[in-house]
Amino acid sequence: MIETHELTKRFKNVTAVDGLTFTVQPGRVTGFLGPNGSGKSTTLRMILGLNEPTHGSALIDGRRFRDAGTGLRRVGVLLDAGDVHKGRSARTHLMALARSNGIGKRRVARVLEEVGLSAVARRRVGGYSLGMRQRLGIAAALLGDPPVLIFDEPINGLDPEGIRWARELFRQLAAEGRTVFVSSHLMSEMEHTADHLIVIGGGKLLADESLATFAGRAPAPATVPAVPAVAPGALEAAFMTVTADSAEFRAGDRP
Ligand SMILES: Nc1ncnc2c1ncn2[C@@H]1O[C@H](COP(=O)(O)OP(=O)(O)OP(=O)(O)O)[C@@H](O)[C@H]1O
Repeated sequence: MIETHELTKRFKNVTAVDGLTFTVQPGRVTGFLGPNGSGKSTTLRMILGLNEPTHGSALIDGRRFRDAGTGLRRVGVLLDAGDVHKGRSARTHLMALARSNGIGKRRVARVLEEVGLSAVARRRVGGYSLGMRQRLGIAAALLGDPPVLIFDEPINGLDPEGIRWARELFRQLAAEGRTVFVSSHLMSEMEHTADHLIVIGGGKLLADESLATFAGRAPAPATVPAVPAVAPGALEAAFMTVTADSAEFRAGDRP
């Protein structure tokens, strides 16, 4: 569980996060939404002890992140997929993380397989596409098999197969009883992934409710010329069929 209480961050004259109090419950996917610049990354950075709150607190399973010690076994994080030494291979990167967290080699092979990077695991990360780096970031988050997972904009750069895989992964992780907190500025993405939403704007809490309740706030549809109707998911399914033999990365099964 993640709990924030009156969490606030001021940078000189900018109040990036303004008195946020919310709880992220285990067993469901919680989407963290807000427009660009609304304070999502700053909130996540405070939860992870990377920014010191000006006021208030953030706890993960009752403790401050910094006070926990057990690292990747406690919380899995994808914050910035670019934050990897470009000269290292994915395998070397994960091996180093595993070693410093007391995690065995076999787990590295397992998560590489799960995110679909086994075949390119020995290539330098510098040559990876953004989507491949996102997959590597997700692999790092899964490495310690943690009860709490935090993903900041995990869908960025993923292809449709990757997006579908990531959605299913988040839902499975939640079904396993884990706390799954996923930030995005794309409402449409959360529609397929989240059970619950925390929505912020200008650093303030705007909504903390189920997806269904939030959807009920929609005004009556505007009268704009309609695009010809396409069944839900049909475009994505068509894309997957057409590209079935040409996709380079396909995720493996979750054990
Ligand atoms: N280190 C910093 N110094 C000064 N201002 C900052 C700093 N970090 C963030 N801000 C400001 O705080 C506000 C919130 O930024 P933040 O990156 O948390 O938003 P965000 O919701 O994650 O945005 P995005 O969706 O664009 O990633 C913005 O006005 C930003 O300019």
